[in-house]
Amino acid sequence: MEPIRVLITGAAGQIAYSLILQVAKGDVFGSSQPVILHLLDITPMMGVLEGVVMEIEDCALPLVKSVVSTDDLETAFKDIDAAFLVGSMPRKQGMERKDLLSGNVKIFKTQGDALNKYAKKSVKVLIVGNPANTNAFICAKYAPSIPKESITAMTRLDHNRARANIAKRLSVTADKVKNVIIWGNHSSTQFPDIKSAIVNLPQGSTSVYNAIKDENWIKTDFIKTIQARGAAVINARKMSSAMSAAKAAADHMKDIWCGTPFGEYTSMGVMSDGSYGIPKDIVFSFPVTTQNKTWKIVQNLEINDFMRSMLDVTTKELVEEREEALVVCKD
Ligand SMILES: NC(=O)C1=CN([C@@H]2O[C@H](COP(=O)(O)OP(=O)(O)OC[C@H]3O[C@@H](n4cnc5c(N)ncnc54)[C@H](O)[C@@H]3O)[C@@H](O)[C@H]2O)C=CC1
Ligand SMILES: O=C([O-])CC(=O)C(=O)O
Repeated sequence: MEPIRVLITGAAGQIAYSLILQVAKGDVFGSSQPVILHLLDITPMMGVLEGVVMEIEDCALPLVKSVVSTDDLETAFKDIDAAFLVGSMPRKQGMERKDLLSGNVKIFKTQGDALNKYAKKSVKVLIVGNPANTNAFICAKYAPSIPKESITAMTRLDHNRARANIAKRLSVTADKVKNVIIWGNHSSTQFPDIKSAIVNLPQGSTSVYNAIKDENWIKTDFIKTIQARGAAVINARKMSSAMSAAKAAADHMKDIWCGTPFGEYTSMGVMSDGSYGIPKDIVFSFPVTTQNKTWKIVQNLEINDFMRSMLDVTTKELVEEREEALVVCKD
């Protein structure tokens, strides 16, 4: 099989340290798909990156055909088939993710331009760096030759968190919980929604709502816990989530590449097409299914007044972030 070229930016950082192995072992693109790893970081990190490349070699992995490690955009983005755009500043204790906007969004302007110039037109791009939705919007804007649908933002970590939280409450493993939804921004305004979620209990399959039987908990503690989980990890670790973020990035790209399992949906930040009354031209997390490397928003879910008010809050924040990002990128 011909190798594919996979770019990971921020390759000397924390998330990449977990992500590279998953990609290199075949967990993302398939167990028989050879890869050429393109690893990008900034010039001062080239020494650290050299150590990462030594470790990749020492893993003795059969699928890794070669490794390109670089601080040069053209070398990094040349002919790539898939990209994980991770490289950017993480937040520290007490910050919101949007506090990173003015520093990080320009990275995604530059890298959008590099995608436009050097990547294969069929490239699939996952934006991980925060604020992920708005960085994805900017990246797509500066990569006009790449279809907007090919650039998605990561809310899979929130999705996995919601799944795991419900599973813990119901004393089952996370794989037994399906079709949770993260709506909106990867921020503390996100709306984790379990209205359509299903759980496989030993006595049979039922809705998560019926299994939990506590609407107040669902509407308050559950939502708040998922919204604030990233901050809780930072408070405990003094560094942001990395192992779980890398796993989520691998899950997201695997679903793009290989498709979602039949009857299941996932959550992805995608360019809004106006579904569910969400304005076009913001990158909004929706429930999606994937097939043939393309996503489709799950349609016709019922939105009640409570849900609409949650959607409105996160939409407003995304519109504000977009306006701020456009001003920053004009300079
Ligand atoms: N969407 C999501 O769910 C999540 C997003 N994140 C975000 O991912 C990003 C990376 O997090 P970590 O790996 O923990 O940070 P880190 O600080 O450990 O690593 C970031 C790496 O990016 C590099 N970098 C900075 N500017 C770059 C550029 N212009 N080009 C290439 N590389 C560059 C840095 O030198 C560093 O090696 C942060 O913005 C963080 O907030 C983190 C967790 C979850
Ligand atoms: O909270 C952060 O800054 C890192 C992140 O995005 C997450 O863990 O969800």
